[in-house]
Amino acid sequence: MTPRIWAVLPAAGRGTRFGGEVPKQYLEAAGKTLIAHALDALLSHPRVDGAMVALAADDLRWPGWTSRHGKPLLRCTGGGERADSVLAALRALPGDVDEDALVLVHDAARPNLRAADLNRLIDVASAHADGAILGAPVRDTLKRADADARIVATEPRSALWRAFTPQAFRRGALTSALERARAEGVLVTDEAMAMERTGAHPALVEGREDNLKVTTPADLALAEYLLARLTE
Ligand SMILES: Nc1ccn([C@@H]2O[C@H](COP(=O)(O)OP(=O)(O)OP(=O)(O)O)[C@@H](O)[C@H]2O)c(=O)n1
Ligand SMILES: C[C@](O)(CO)[C@H](O)COP(=O)(O)O
Repeated sequence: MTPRIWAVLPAAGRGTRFGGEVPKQYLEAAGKTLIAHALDALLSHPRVDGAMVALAADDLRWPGWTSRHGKPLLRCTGGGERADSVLAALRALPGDVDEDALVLVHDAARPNLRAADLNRLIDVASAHADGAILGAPVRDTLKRADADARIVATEPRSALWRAFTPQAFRRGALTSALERARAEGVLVTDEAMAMERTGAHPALVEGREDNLKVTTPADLALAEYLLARLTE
């Protein structure tokens, strides 16, 4: 039987680097909120069965959706860090989403996920026991800076990639890896980091560099441009 695939969206952040009153995942670009773009990209995929969204406890912006694209759209309360929100969502998944189900963890702040990238990620992650993430090779020269923003070194970049989302792993393995990192007091900034700590070697799937995470207002302007003009 083909393992089920569920999306997990951490959406409990406050957007402090963005500023403003409204958490950035509820800001609009090209006529839809960032979280709606992210949900539509995932739930419109024929192999994705449903989505679990981790929200802030006092989130007044969530429109209360319970389904989208004819699929279940569930919610839970996130945590203080992104990793806590992801773990809460994994724990809140329905009981029939078993340990071998593939979970696609995707930032609600990344509105520009394209179907071709999602397809390739699902194909690779379904075949690779250690899972897979979308990313792109670093294409700029990287500098190491001192406390005064003075260059102290140029870092070798040939083997470096930028990690994007979705990040795709088996539910059981990812839940255990995140619980282990938390128990050991290690703050992981993505799911792959937690898996790497267990000895896993997730695959990197090269994706479009415009799968940007909206972090600052300039990112929102770029997202607006991309979402309003690009086709698949
Ligand atoms: N405790 C947290 C922190 C972040 N996120 C989510 O993780 C994604 C990526 O995080 P980031 O871009 O850092 O969002 P914020 O934490 O809101 O931004 P900032 O760090 O500027 O406050 C976002 O969809 C955000 O909502 C979350 O679910 N729970
Ligand atoms: C998960 C992530 O988007 C991969 O690049 C990134 O680590 C999130 O970082 P943030 O500081 O929580 O936005």
